[in-house]
Amino acid sequence: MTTQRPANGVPNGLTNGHNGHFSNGHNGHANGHQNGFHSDSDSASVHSSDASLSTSDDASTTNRQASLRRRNRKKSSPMLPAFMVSAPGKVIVFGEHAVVHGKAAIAAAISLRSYLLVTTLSKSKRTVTLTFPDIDFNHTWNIDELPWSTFHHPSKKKSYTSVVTELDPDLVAAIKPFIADVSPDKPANVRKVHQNSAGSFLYVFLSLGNPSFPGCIYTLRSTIPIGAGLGSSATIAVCLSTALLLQLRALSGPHPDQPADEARKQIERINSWAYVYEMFIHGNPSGVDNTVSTQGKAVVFQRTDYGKPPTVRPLWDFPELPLLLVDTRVPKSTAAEVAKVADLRNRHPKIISSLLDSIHKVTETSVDILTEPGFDTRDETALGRVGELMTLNHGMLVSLGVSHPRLERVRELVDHEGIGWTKLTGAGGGGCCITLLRPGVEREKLDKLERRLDEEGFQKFETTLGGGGVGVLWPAVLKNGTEEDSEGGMEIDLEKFLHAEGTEGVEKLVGVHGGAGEREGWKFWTVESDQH
Ligand SMILES: Nc1ncnc2c1ncn2[C@@H]1O[C@H](COP(=O)(O)OP(=O)(O)O)[C@@H](O)[C@H]1O
Ligand SMILES: C[C@@](O)(CCOP(=O)(O)O)CC(=O)O
Repeated sequence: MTTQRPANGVPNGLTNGHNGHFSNGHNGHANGHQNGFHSDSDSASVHSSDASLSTSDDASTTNRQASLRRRNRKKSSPMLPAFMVSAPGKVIVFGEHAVVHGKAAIAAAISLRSYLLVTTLSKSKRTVTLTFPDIDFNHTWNIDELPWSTFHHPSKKKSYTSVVTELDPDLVAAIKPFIADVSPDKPANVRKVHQNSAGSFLYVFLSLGNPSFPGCIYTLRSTIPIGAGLGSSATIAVCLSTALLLQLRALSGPHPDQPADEARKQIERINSWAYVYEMFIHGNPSGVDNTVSTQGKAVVFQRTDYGKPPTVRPLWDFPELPLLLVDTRVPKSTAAEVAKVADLRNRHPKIISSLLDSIHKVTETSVDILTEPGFDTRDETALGRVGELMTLNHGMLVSLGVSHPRLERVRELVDHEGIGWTKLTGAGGGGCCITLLRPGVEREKLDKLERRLDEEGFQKFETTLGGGGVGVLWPAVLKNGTEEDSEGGMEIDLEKFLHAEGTEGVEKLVGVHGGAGEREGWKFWTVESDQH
């Protein structure tokens, strides 16, 4: 990834807001209504037995003609068109691990994202396939053979409005035989990851779906490093939950005129099913990752009672923090790091409880500072207060045993040059750290640090903080500067998506941000109300 330098001269590892673009509806075309995307007889609509989709309410003649051509093309097909869902990764700025134990955390969406392409099969094909090339995973099930009767038993049946706060052991047992034959030739550790992916999908698919669900292929590619503390698993959970709810017509929107409270309901629905997905992958997630990935922007998150929904306070005006995001490239397991802290707490309940309380106080204090009217990121004193809190938070995470020598190495390099304040982000044990850059730090020092990080095998990520949450591209058609643009855009099919080269290729082909800022086509639930 290239290094961009913003006007203030600091390397732009990560700042907030630039790509933040919850749709305000001006580009909005996907015209949803109460039960999902509905047709608009005056627009380019695709009718099928399962759903009817409005792709455009644009009045421009060119677009209309192009849309009509597309409609005619689609009319020959009885299936839904392919569509896409995308969800952002996140950084936890304060409070990881403590958040699992009921304390507050601040997290912000980043511009690295996962992209899911949903391809519906013809009616005669009764299979569902997961294709996750990033982790070399591919598996197909016959829909008619899945254990619907167990999931649909009156004592077990859930509706899409249900709030599930724990996994049902009987249902987990029912899907076990269906994940047993996943990736038989892979090494045990890889197989475990694949079985986890398969299990989490099946649990949500069977909870939400029904035996007449259309056959389809879910293909996922991501620009987020996997297992690096940037919430990659939550993005998969959010993408798949959104896709299933859309296919079931259990979501309205996103569409331009949707009131914020209605949009929030949709976001909550997605988030609560994404949490179920995360529970399967991680066992005991706090839910902060899926929450910020769904709603985007930045949030203060706290879950004091696991039987109830968390409290989520959006921070709409999260400041543009000059941050550097560095990946140690040391893989870690969130579940293992979370379990480590739980074990330590069991052995030293009083000490660890007071440490977790201290992290909570650090988070609360930083919320106060970051939301102070007039907080200015160019003011060294103000930024220094946040920096100090980051140093404190990191020290506490070290005490909890979740740092790693490579994370400490980044901190050492940054401290040596007096460049800023560093803390690990996410589960730790490897993964990423964030450095808050001191205002006015000399260019030379920054260059030296970057060279050093590079030489020592660290990877610097460029992203922005506080961007949009889950987005939908329906149908999967985008303007990509190709000849097809004059016909309304390029259809993103399975082949193109699979063959996009690396994360840059994915970003270029389907990226929410495209090459230059916001990209027409992607729609977002506008959860931010005017009066905040
Ligand atoms: N691009 C991807 N494709 C498929 N599965 C993924 C992808 N990224 C993440 N995952 C899933 O998420 C898991 C990593 O989650 P986790 O350990 O929480 O790391 P992170 O800190 O990135 O969230 C992977 O083992 C895999 O199951
Ligand atoms: C450690 C924790 O607070 C954050 C984990 O984040 P990640 O999976 O490393 O992206 C766990 C959680 O909140 O569920």
